[in-house]
Amino acid sequence: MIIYQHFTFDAAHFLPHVPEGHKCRNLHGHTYHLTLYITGDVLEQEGWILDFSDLKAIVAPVIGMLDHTLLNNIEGLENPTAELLATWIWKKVKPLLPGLKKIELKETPSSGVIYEGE
Ligand SMILES: Nc1nc2c(c(=O)[nH]1)N=C([C@H](O)[C@H](O)COP(=O)(O)OP(=O)(O)OP(=O)(O)O)CN2
Ligand SMILES: [Zn+2]
Repeated sequence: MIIYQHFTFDAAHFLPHVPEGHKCRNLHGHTYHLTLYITGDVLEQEGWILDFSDLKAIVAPVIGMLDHTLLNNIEGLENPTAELLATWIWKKVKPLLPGLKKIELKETPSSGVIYEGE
């Protein structure tokens, strides 16, 4: 079984490697929508895989590193595409949540990335 939790955070970024004149070279912001999927066994006593409250608390420090920041200033996010940001989030969260199975990161209502680790 898989449980999931949805998070949002707001951040600014620019993409330094897009061609001159590309709109994403300009500083701009997004409300990112992040969904984490966690797999595991349903614990017999509790009847759940992991308490959603615990899940939120575990992930909160990682969201806190991103929320209301300029992503380009964060180590490892100098080129903060959705793909590289999803990879960065995976590397931060996976050690905290070994059951992490998949993440979905939406940069706009119509664009995003799904990452299932390496
Ligand atoms: N594969 C990727 N393509 C793009 C990324 C990315 O991270 N991975 N990022 C961007 C920009 O961040 C841009 O802000 C988002 O682009 P876009 O979807 O075009 O956003 P808009 O809100 O401007 O979309 P419209 O439909 O044109 O309003 C670009 N590409
Ligand atoms: Zn953008």
